[in-house]
Amino acid sequence: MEHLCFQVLSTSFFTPKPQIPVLLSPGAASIKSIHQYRYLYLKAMQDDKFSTPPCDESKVRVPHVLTVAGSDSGGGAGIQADIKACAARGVYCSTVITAVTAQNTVGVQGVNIVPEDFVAEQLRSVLSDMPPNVSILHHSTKIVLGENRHASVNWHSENPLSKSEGISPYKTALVVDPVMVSTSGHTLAGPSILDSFREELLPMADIVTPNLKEASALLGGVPLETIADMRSAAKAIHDIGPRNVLVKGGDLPASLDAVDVFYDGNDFYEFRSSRIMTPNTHGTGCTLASTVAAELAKGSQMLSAVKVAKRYVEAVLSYSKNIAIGGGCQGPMDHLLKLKSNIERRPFDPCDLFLYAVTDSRMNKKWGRSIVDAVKAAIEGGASIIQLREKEVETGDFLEAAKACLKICRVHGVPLLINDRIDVALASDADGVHIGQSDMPAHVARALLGPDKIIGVSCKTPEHAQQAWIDGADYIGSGGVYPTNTKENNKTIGLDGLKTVCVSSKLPVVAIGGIGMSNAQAVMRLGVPNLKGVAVVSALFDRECVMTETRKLLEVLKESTKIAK
Ligand SMILES: Cc1ncc(COP(=O)(O)OP(=O)(O)O)c(N)n1
Ligand SMILES: Cc1nc(C(=O)O)sc1CCOP(=O)(O)O
Ligand SMILES: [Mg+2]
Repeated sequence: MEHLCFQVLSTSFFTPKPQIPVLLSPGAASIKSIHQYRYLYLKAMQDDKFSTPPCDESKVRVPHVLTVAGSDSGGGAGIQADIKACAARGVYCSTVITAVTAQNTVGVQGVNIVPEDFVAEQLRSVLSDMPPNVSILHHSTKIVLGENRHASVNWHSENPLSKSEGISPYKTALVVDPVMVSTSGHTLAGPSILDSFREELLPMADIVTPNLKEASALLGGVPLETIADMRSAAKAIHDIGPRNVLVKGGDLPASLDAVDVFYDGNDFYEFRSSRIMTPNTHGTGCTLASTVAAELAKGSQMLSAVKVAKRYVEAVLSYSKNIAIGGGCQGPMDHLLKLKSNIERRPFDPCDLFLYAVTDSRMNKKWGRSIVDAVKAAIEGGASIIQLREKEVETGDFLEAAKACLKICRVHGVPLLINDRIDVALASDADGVHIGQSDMPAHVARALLGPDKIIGVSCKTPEHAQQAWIDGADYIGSGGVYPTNTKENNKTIGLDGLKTVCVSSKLPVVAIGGIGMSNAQAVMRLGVPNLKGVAVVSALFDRECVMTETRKLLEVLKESTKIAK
C-alpha cells in the first residue's frame, strides 16, 4: 500500500466570522477521511446543529486546534507533537486519531490504520460538540492516503455542499505539509499518489509546507540545490493552487543557515535561522505546521504565523539539541521548553532561608569587588540563598550580573533572588524576587512570574503577612528587627514585632535588619517554628572578607539551633 503523509492546516475565511485554522499532521487515514472531514467541517459551518453553543459572557473562549493525525508512540511527531506544540503556544488541541504507529528513535516497527468510519466518527464527535465557534475553532489533520484514495476523487462533484453557493470548499483554507519524504530520508509516497495529491489537495490548501525533497517530488523530481531553485519551486507549486507556499530548506547543501522560502503569490520572503547541529530533529515538520496552526488559531495572519512558527521551532531545536531520549540515530525534540526550565529548578525549601545573603551595590563599590565576586564569596562561606539588592546599578549591568551570578548559584544549588526588579528576574531567569510593600504587588508579580518562581514579601505587620499569603508569596522577610544603616528611614519592629508577624502567618519567615554575629542567636532563639533564618547585608558585605564573615555567621546560626534543641 502506498502512503502519502501530509500535514494540513485549514482556515475558514467565512466572513464575517474570523479565521479557523485546521492543521493536518502526520498520521494515517484514507483520502475519504479528508473529504469526510471537510464535508463535516463545512456542514458544521452552516448547520444549526453544529453551531456554536451559547457561551455566557463570563466564559473565556480559547483558541482551539483540532488535530486529525496519527499517533507516534515515541512522542516526537504526529498527534503527540501537535498537542505539545499547541500547548506550548497556549492553544487548546483536540484530536482525531487516524493511525497508531509503534515507533521509537530507532524506527517504525508497526502501523495500524484506524478504520475510516471511525476516523469519521471521531470527527463528528468533536465537530458536533466542541464546535465551530468560528472565531476559535481549529482543526489539525495528518493523513496517509491509502489504497482507497480514489474512493472520493469525485467528492467535489458528489458533495452537494461543495457546489452550494457561498459554501465553496475553497472558503475553508487548508495548509498542507506533505510528508512524502521524512526528515530521516524515508520515502513515504510513491509517484502514483502524487497526481491525486497535486490535483486534489494542493488546490484546497492555503499553505503547503514541503521540504526540499517533497517540493522536488511534487514538481516531478526537479533538482533543488540553491535558494533560487527554492524560489522557482515555491512559485511552481503555487501555480498548482495553494494560496501560500513555504519551501523548507533545512536540507539545502552547503548552507550554514537554514533558509526557508515563503511565497504568497506576490512576494517571496526568506526566513533564515542558524543551523542547529543536533540529531534531535524528529517531528520538526509537524511542529512547524502545528505552530502555524496555533498562531493562526490565535488570529495571526499567515506571514506572521509562519514567522513565529519558525522562531519557535528554532528555539525548541536549540533547547533540545543535547537531550538524550532513546538510543536511535534521530531523537525527538522537547516542545515544552518553558515548563522544562521550571522543572530543572530545585523547588523552594524554607530551610534555604537559614543564612540569607543580601548584596549591596554601595558596599561592593566601597570594597572594590564586583557583584559576582561578592556572591561567590558568600556562597563559599555557606550562604543558603542570595538576593541581589543592587539599587544603584544600571539595568543592563544588573542583568549581566544577574545572569553571571545565576550560573554560580545553579552550580551550588543556591537560589538566586532579585530585589524589586521583576523585569531583571524574568530576563535573567533568576529563581525569584523579593518585593516590599511599596514595590509591585505580590499578586501581580506572581501573575508575571508564574507558579514556580520564589516570591518573598517584606512584612512588618500581621495584615501585611496575611496579604502576602493571599497574594501567593513563598516567604516573608520581616524587620527591621534592629536599627540599620543600610536602609534609610526603616521602621524597627524589634523581636516582638518579628514574633507577631511570625505567629500571624504559616509562611516561612526570615528576619532582617541590623542582624550580625552579636545578635543572630537572640533572633533564632525566639523559638517560633516558621522563623527559618536571618537575612544580612552589612554584617557580610560591609566587611573586608565576605567569605570569612559568612562562615563565622553560619557557625553562630548552627550553634543557635543546637541550643534550641
Ligand atoms: C529578605 C528581605 N526582607 C526584606 C527586604 C526589604 O525589602 P523592601 O521592603 O522592598 O525594601 P528594599 O530592600 O527594596 O529596600 C529585603 N530586601 N529582603
Ligand atoms: C533591606 C532591608 N530591609 C529591611 C526591612 O526591615 O525590611 S532592613 C534592611 C537592611 C538590612 O541590612 P543590614 O543587614 O545591613 O542591617
Ligand atoms: Mg523593595
